[in-house]
Amino acid sequence: MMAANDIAAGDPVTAPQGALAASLKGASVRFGAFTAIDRLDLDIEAGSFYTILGPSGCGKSTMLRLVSDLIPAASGEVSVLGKTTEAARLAREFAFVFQDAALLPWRSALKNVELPLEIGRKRGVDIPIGRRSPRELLELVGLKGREEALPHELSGGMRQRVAIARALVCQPKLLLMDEPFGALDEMTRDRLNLQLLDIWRETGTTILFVTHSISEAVFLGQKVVMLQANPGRLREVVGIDLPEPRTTKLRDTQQFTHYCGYLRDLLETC
Ligand SMILES: Nc1ncnc2c1ncn2[C@@H]1O[C@H](COP(=O)(O)OP(=O)(O)OP(=O)(O)O)[C@@H](O)[C@H]1O
Repeated sequence: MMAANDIAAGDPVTAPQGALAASLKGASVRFGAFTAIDRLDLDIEAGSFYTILGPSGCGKSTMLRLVSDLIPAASGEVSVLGKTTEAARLAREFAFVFQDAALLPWRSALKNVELPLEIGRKRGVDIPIGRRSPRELLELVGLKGREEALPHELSGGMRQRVAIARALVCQPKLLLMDEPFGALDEMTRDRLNLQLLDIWRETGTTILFVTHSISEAVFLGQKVVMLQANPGRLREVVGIDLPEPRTTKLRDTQQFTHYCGYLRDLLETC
C-alpha cells in the first residue's frame, strides 16, 4: 500500500487507460418547453483534452453546467469519474473556470487561490494529499512574485491565470473551462494556450474547454466536439492528430490549416 508521503507534491493525476472522466448517455436538458440539449451521447476519456465548438446557442455552456451538476438532466444519464454528478461535485472531482475570473477583489492572488481550501476545511472536505500548494500553483501559472497583488493590480490574462490556479488547488481530475480566454487579446490568448497545455501535461487532469475559436479548438484539443443547434445535438467528434508537444509554429503548418478548414466547413452546416 502506498503511504501518504510516497506521493510527491504535484504528482500528475493518473487514470487507468480507457477510464472515463465523464460520460453522457442520451442526456437531454430542457428549460421549460425548450430543449437545449437533445439526447447527447458522449464519452470523455480520462486525461484527454477536449475542446467544444458549435454555433451560438447550441448548448456548449449548458453541457458543462450539466456535467458540473449545476443543472439536472431531464432524461438520460450523466456520470463523472463513474459517480453521479452530485457525488463528483461533493468529492470535488472537478473545478470550473469561467470567462470572467471572478476573483474576490479584496483578497490577494494567493488568498484567492487559497479560498477553496478554506471553504473545504470549514465544510470538513478532505484536502487531497500530494497536491501543489497555492504558492506552487501560482508559480505553475507563471505568477511567482505576484502572490500579494490584488486583482485590480493584475492584467486580465494574469487574473485568468489566478482563476486557473484556484481551480487546480483541490487537484481536480476534471477541469471545465467555459471560454476562459475569450475576453483576452490574441497574443495573450496564444501565450495562455501554451501555458495551459503545459499545465495539462504536468497535472494529468482531463480538460473540457469551450471556445468560439476554431484555431484555439484545434491548437488545444486532442479531440474537438462539434455540437449543432436547434436542438443542441452532437454533430461529430474530430480527433486532432498533430505532433506533441504543440508549439506556436504548428499554427503555420498545412495539417493545422487542414483541420481548421474542415471544422469551419462543418460549423457552417450546424
Ligand atoms: N437558464 C436558462 N433558461 C432558459 N434557457 C436557457 C437557459 N440557459 C440556457 N438557455 C438556452 O439554452 C440554449 C443553449 O444555451 P448555451 O448558453 O448552452 O449555448 P452556448 O452554445 O454556450 O452559446 P454561446 O456560444 O452563445 O455562448 C440557448 O438557446 C439558451 O438561450
